[in-house]
Amino acid sequence: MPAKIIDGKAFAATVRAQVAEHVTKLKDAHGITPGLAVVLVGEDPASQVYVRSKGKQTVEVGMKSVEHKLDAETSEADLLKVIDDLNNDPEIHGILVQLPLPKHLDEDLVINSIAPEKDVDGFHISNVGLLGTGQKSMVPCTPLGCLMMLRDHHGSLSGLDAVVIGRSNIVGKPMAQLLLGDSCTVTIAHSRTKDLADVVRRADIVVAAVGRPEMVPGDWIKPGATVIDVGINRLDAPEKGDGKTKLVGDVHYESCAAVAGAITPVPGGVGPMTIACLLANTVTACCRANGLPEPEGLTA
Ligand SMILES: NC(=O)C1=CN([C@@H]2O[C@H](COP(=O)(O)OP(=O)(O)OC[C@H]3O[C@@H](n4cnc5c(N)ncnc54)[C@H](OP(=O)(O)O)[C@@H]3O)[C@@H](O)[C@H]2O)C=CC1
Ligand SMILES: Nc1nc(=O)c2c([nH]1)NC[C@@H]1CN(c3ccc(C(=O)N[C@@H](CCC(=O)O)C(=O)O)cc3)C=[N+]21
Repeated sequence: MPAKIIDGKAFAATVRAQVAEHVTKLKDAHGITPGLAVVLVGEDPASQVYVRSKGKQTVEVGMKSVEHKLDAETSEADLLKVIDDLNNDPEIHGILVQLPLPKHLDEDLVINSIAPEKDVDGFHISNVGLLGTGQKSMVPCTPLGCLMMLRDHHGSLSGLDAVVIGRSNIVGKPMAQLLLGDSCTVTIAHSRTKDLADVVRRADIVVAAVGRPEMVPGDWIKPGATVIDVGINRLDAPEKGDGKTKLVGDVHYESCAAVAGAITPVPGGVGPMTIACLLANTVTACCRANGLPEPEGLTA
C-alpha cells in the first residue's frame, strides 16, 4: 500500500486557524494584540523570502508583525541594542533572529541575549535546559511541527523506535528531546554514525534533518514506518526551464513513499508547520506574559 501523505500545508492551516481564534479572544476580552518581531541581518535572498512569508502570515492571524532588516555589516553592539529594545518593548511578545548570522557575529551570544520568555525559536540556553529537563519552555518550531504531525498520525508515540538523523541545536537535538518526552526509544544519528542504513532500518519513525538532498533511499526504510523529511534543499531544475530551481528534501521521496506507512512531502510538509508553530509560540508567549491561559494543543 502506498504511504499516506502527511499534508503539512493543510495541517499548518488548521494550526493557524486555532492561533487566529485565540488572537481574537485576546483582543476582544483583554485588548491585547500579540506581537512578533523578526530580525534579519544581511541580504540572503532565501532568508528574505522566508521572512516575508512569516510577516504575511503573522498579520493574517491578527497579530502585529515587526521586521528589522539590518545590513550585513551591522556590528554586534548594534544588533544587541536592537534585541534589547525588543526585549523591553511591551507590544512585542516574540523575537526571532533569522539564522545563520553573518560570520562576524557570535550566534550563541546573540541568541542568549533574547529574553527567554520572548524566545519563540526556543534556542536560548534557558529554553534548551527547560526542554531537556521536561519543564515548560519555548519549544523550537520545526521539531514542534514534526511532533504535532507525528502525534496526529500515531495517536500515542509511546514505545516506538525513533531515529533522528542530524544533531543540530535547531532541529536534531530538540527533536530527539521531544520524542523522548513522548516515550519513544530515541537514536540520534549523525555524520560519524556507523552503518546509518542499519540504524534507520530499525526505526518506526525516521526524522531526516541533514541538509543533503535525497540522501535517505527507500531501501533504508522499514515497511510501514513514518518518515518526516525536514530537509529543504534548493536544486537547479533545468528540465523546468533556464535558471529554474526546485525544492527537495533529505529523503528520496518516491522510493521512501513506496515502503513507508506515512511520509511528509517537500515542499508542503515540515516547512509550513514551522511557520505555523512560530505563530503558535508567539500566542503562547503573549498569554504567559499576561498571566492568561494558554491555547490548548499548540505546545508540546
Ligand atoms: N523545514 C524547516 O522548517 C527547516 C528545515 N531545515 C532544513 O533541515 C536540514 C538540516 O538543517 P540543520 O539541522 O540546520 O543542519 P546542520 O547542517 O546544522 O546539521 C546537519 C546534521 O546532519 C548531519 N549529517 C551531515 N551529513 C551526514 C551524513 N552523511 N550522514 C548522517 N548525518 C549527516 C550532521 O552531522 P555532524 O553533526 O556529525 O556534522 C549534522 O548533525 C537542512 O536541509 C535545512 O535546510 C532547517 C530548519 C528548518
Ligand atoms: N531563527 C531561525 N528560525 C528558523 O526557524 C529558521 C531560521 N532561523 N533560518 C532558516 C530556517 C529554515 N526555515 C524554514 C521555514 C519554513 C520553510 C517553508 O515554509 N518552506 C516551504 C517552501 C517555501 C519555498 O517554496 O521556498 C515548504 O517546505 O513547503 C522553509 C524553511 C526556518 N528556519
